[in-house]
Amino acid sequence: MDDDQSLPIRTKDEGTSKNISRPNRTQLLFEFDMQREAQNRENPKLAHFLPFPYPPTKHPLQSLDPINIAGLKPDIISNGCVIYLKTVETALRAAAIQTIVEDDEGIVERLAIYNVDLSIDANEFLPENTLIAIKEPLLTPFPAGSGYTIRVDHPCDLVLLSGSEKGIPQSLAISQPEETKLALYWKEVGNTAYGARKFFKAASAYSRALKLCTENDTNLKYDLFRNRAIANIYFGRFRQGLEDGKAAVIQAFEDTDEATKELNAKAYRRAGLAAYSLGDYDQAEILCKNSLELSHDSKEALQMIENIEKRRKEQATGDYDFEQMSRLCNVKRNRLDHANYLANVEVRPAGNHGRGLFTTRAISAGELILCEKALCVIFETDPISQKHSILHTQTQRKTLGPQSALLYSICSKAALDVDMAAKFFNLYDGETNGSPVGVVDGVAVVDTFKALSILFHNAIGCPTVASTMKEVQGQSMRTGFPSTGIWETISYINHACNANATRSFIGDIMMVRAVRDIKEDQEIYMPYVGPNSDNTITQGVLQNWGFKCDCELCDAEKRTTALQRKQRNDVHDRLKALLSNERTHPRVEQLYKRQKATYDDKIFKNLPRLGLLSIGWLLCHIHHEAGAWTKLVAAAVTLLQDLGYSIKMDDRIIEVDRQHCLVSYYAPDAARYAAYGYKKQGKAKIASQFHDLAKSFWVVLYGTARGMDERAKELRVL
Ligand SMILES: C[S@@+](CC[C@H](N)C(=O)[O-])C[C@H]1O[C@@H](n2cnc3c(N)ncnc32)[C@H](O)[C@@H]1O
Repeated sequence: MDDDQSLPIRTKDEGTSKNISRPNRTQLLFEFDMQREAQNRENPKLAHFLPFPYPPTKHPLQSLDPINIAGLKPDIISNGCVIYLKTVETALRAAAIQTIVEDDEGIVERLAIYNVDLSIDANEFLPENTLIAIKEPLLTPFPAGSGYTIRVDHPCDLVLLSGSEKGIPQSLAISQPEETKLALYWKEVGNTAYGARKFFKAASAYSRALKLCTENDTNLKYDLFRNRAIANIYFGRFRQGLEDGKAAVIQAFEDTDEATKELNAKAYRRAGLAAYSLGDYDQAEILCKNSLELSHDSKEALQMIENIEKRRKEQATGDYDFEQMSRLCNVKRNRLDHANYLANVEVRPAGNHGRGLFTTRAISAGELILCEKALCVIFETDPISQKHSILHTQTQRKTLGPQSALLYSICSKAALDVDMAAKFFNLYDGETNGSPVGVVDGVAVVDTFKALSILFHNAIGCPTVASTMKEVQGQSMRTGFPSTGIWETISYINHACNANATRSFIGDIMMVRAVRDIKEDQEIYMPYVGPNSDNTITQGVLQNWGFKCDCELCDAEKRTTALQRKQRNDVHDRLKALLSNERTHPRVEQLYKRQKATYDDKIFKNLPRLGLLSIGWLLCHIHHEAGAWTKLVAAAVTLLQDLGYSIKMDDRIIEVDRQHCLVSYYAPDAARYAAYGYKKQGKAKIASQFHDLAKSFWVVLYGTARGMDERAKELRVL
């Protein structure tokens, strides 16, 4: 832990900080310099403790009473108060964004702002000489030395000021350099930042300039809105970008004024791009057409209209070119431009599972149920994703690497995107089914602690580029900190071990496909974790999320006796020992029979028998190596049956009932082995049917047919 620990917030009055000892100004600045130097030298991994939860303030700035540093009490929130401060140091990013601040009495203190998007530089966020207000501030001990830190856990409790707001103490307001009062100066700061692709800094500078504009600065205001629109869009704040783009449209102008027409065409285009990025294709189309009326041959607007048509088609029909998407997706370009396809699903009450996702029409096995782009995702390969980790004082849970970055990103983006905040905070947080999000002083009241609970219950690990066999089996993590994200609609899908749907990924797009036929108005389930042949292990993992699975498979597993469970585990141990010595089929066949005997046929009729899968697969492998084609076919079909597929077949035709089947990577292997066994026996027709079956299993599991032939090469069944 490099820099911080937090204590529970006490509520009893412990006296004002006038009575506490703190380093003087020189000491504090010196210590801060030392900290910066140490950080530059060591490039540390950054970890912090989250304190016991406390809520964000819900009060507007102007309703709060000013307080100064001497008035803050350690470990007590100054309810009903606001502190006005000026930053007097170049900020640094440790676990928090840290700097030194000064109040209107010239007293200095440390400041730590937690949970700020990691793509924002500390100095972009809080440059020296920035005026800020902290609503209902909290002073906590500084653990890495003597003294205290003003700590902000909810970024919305911090307000960046332009200096022109009412209530700012005179001494702070007049200490701003004269030039910073000029809107034009901040416009230039914004333009330079935009040129350097510092979009957060650019948007902040334009905001500052806008606050400093007078009534006469009409044209300047339009320029600033137009510039801020694109900075916000590139920073990912689309709602704000849309509002800015619309505000940048100059209302009154002559028909002959070509320059203004061009500016308005640009404003409409930017608003259109923001609406497009929000998935509001109707509004995006209107805005693009407005732009084209003013600037007929704008390539950008024409291209956007073309893209809108493609997205609408995807949205209405689920008609995506997944193979091409998968080919084009790579580590540098894994946030893709595609629409959501949600036409077949609806969130509804789901009994004792809370809310769930239901079909609005019948879906066939293998069909795409829905396709959704992440609300927010952090890939393990994102430069920001690895450094930070959080320990939660209350729950003792750890949040590592991309998970921490996801929290910071959601909190920063949701504060300025009320739609996103509403979607995110409507998700299950471990206690409640979402809560409405207030807007105060123009930003959404984002509760960091609640956000963390929502992430714990809803975030989903994902591959960095696309689902491949290795990624699905969990072998792909380069860093040990897997990529993770939030998909809004998919978050309503409840778990079942023997689920009727499963997920796959291409970049930040998640596809959910039906594993078996699903009728209209049925609940969709996905396995949160792969089932273990020892059901107590599965239930133990699910218990972390606060529930026990009651699917038909778990129900059957519950009726397995302790003796049967012990016998099953014995067979597994023997199998392991056998694998390290010899792989003779009589011994494996024997083990298979012993394991099969632990399954009660009445209870497990047609249900998957998890304890048989690895032995069944090994038998296929052994018969394949021996060139025993009839035995290979029999073992492969048995493996499919052990996966819960009911198979009727003669020498020419197969019929597969998937009603109880399990989603598993054993399934395409089994079908492929069967196809090969039949091919070797000269039964091409049935071989081709098993080949097609293998392909359909593969697409359900991995999203596309890519990788299927490599696997066949590995199995030597091409
Ligand atoms: C991602 S949310 C799913 C949507 C959630 N049911 C809701 O109302 O928003 C995960 C939570 O749903 C509940 N859940 C999911 N699957 C369940 C199941 N099979 N049985 C009981 N509760 C389940 C658990 O509370 C779990 O922590």
